[in-house]
Amino acid sequence: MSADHLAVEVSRLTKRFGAVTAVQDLSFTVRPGAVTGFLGPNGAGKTTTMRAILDLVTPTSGGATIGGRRYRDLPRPSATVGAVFADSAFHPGHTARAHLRTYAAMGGYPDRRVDELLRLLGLTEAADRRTGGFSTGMRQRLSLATALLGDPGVLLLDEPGNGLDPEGTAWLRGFLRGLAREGRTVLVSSHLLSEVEQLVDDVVLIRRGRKVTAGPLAELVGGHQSLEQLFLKLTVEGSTWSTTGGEA
Ligand SMILES: Nc1ncnc2c1ncn2[C@@H]1O[C@H](COP(=O)(O)OP(=O)(O)OP(=O)(O)O)[C@@H](O)[C@H]1O
Repeated sequence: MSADHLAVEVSRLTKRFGAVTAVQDLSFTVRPGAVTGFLGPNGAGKTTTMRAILDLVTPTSGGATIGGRRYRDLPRPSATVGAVFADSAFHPGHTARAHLRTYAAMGGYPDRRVDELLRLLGLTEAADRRTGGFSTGMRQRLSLATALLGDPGVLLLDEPGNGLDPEGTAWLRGFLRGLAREGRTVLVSSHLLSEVEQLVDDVVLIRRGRKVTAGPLAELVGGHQSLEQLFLKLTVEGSTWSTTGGEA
């Protein structure tokens, strides 16, 4: 793979949609070789931040870089960053193989890469079935295969655990850990704190568009029973600050 060991750097990012401030002065770094959980309640600003990293929304101020470059300045974006969003859609009448071949052709990747990914994601047997009949877990695998076509060093996954059964969750955990071990930078968003606790090395916790805390999971959880408990503690404190700090 391109194993470029690229860090993602979000720097003083603010994004407003009219009167709604989705992200407010947010900064954090995602290191290579680890799975980082990007966590916060519904509406905290996770998807907006990931879309800003990928230049899919224009920041109001601040921005993000991947290996020191903005997404738009990357020479080969799909070979550098792969992304999966919760609303990824496939043509229901296309087979998994046809779907991947279409994306491979667009990115200039050979058909043998499609076969490799079908194998890697455990989709070889389902390769010639129409995606319209796929389970949530199979759709998730196909989304990951699509994101990995260019063998990117960075993966941005928005709520990849959504709708997965325990077996699917365990598989995803192993798969993402493997990608991180290869030196890739893996950022995974979730609003389910308990679900990701087993999955991530580092966490970035946000709420109402602002950072609550960030760092290695083990260090942060420390004396607390769980990540959820830590989050509750910090946000109760945070709501006290919000009355003086002007947080929305
Ligand atoms: N295109 C948009 N226009 C207006 N408001 C938006 C838009 N996109 C996001 N928002 C608002 O910005 C805030 C943050 O949304 P975002 O989707 O980034 O949160 P999230 O943390 O990903 O939430 P979830 O866990 O529910 O996916 C929300 O209040 C949302 O309603």
